[in-house]
Amino acid sequence: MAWSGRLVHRGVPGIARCFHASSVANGPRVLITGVQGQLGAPLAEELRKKYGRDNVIATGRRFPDAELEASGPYKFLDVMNMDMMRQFVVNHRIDWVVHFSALLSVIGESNVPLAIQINIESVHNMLELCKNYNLRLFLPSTIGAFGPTSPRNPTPDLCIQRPRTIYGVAKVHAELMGEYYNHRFGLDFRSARFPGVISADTMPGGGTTDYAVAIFHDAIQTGKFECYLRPDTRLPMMYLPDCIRATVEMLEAPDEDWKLRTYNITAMSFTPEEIAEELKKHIPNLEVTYKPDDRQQIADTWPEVFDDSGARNDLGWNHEYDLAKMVETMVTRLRQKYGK
Ligand SMILES: NC(=O)C1=CN([C@@H]2O[C@H](COP(=O)(O)OP(=O)(O)OC[C@H]3O[C@@H](n4cnc5c(N)ncnc54)[C@H](O)[C@@H]3O)[C@@H](O)[C@H]2O)C=CC1
Ligand SMILES: CC(=O)[C@H](N)C(=O)O
Repeated sequence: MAWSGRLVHRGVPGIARCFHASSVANGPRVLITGVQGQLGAPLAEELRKKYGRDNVIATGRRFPDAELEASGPYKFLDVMNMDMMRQFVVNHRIDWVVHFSALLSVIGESNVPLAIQINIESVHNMLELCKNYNLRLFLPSTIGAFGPTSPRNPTPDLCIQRPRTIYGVAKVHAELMGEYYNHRFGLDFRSARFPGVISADTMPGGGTTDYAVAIFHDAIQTGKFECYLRPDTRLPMMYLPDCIRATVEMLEAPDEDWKLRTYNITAMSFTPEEIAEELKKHIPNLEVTYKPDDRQQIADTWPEVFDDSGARNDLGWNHEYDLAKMVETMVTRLRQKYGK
C-alpha cells in the first residue's frame, strides 16, 4: 500500500477503550514503570499530590521498600511482558504511561544484550500498547543521545546524533520511533532529553554523571572524594525537583504546544572542579582527587552545554536551581540525613 499521509489511530477495534469513568477530565490514571530507580518514586509522589494517591500506580520488578509501599499502590510489572502490560492497562484503566525502566549508560555498556531488551524492545512494547489503547506516553531521553560528531557547546535540539553507547543508540531509536508513531498513528508521544540528575534521597542507577551525586555523600561523610572523570569534564546537569517539575509540566502541556516530540531540558553545566569549588564553600577541607576510568570516554562524547531554548520557548520550561542553590540544598539535606 502506498501511504502518503498521517493516519490518526484511534485504537484497536474491539479492544480499544472508550473513555472510561476515570477519564482525564477527572484526573488521569498514570502508570510509572521502573519506579525503584532514581526518578520514579519522586515522580509518583508529585503526581499523587495532583491526581490522588490511588490514581498513580508505581510499578517495578522488586519488593517495594516500606516507604514506597506506604506511599500508594505498587504492583509488579515486567516491561518485557506485553501480555502482562496489556492486562495491567485494562485492569487499572490507565490513561498516561511514564516509561522509566532502562539500563543507564555505564550499566548498559556492561550488558549490551540486556540493554537492547530493556532500552529498545520494551520501548516497542510501550509504543504498541499506547497506540492500541490510546494512551499518552512520556519516555525520557538523555544528553547521551548525542555523540562525538554532535555540536557539544551548545548542543541544539536538532543536530547530528550518532552516540557511541548502546544507551545513546537506544534513546535515539526511542526518539525516532516515538516521533514516527506520533506522525503515523497520532500517538501522544512526549520526550525530554534530560541531563545528569542530582538527587538527595534516591541514588543514581549506573550512569556517567553519577559522580555529581556521589561527591556529596562522600564529601559529607568523609571529607574526601575520588572522581572518575577529569577535573575539566563539563556536562549538563539538573537538580531532581526541577527534573520532576519538568516531567509533570511536559505531561500536562497542551499537545498543540509541542512543535517537536523530544526537547532538550537542562538547568546548569559544570565540571568536577567547579562543583568541588562550590562544595568547598560549605566543606572547606574537602579533598578531591582525580582518577579517570572508562567513564571518561563516554563523557568526552556527550554535550558540554545543552541548548534547551526550544522547551523554554514552546513549553514555558524554566529551571529553579542553579549550581549554588543546588549545592546548598544538597548539603543541607545530606547533613540532616547523616547527622553531620
Ligand atoms: N537519572 C538520570 O540522570 C537520567 C535519567 N534519564 C532517563 O530517565 C529514566 C529513569 O531514570 P532513572 O530512574 O535514573 O533510572 P534507574 O537506572 O535509576 O532506574 C531504572 C529502573 O528500571 C528498572 N527495570 C529494569 N529492567 C526492568 C524490567 N524488565 N521491567 C521493569 N523495570 C525494569 C530497574 O529495576 C530500575 O528500577 C530512564 O529512562 C533514563 O534513561 C535520562 C537522563 C538522565
Ligand atoms: C545522563 C544520563 O542519561 C544518565 N545519568 C547517565 O549518566 O547514564
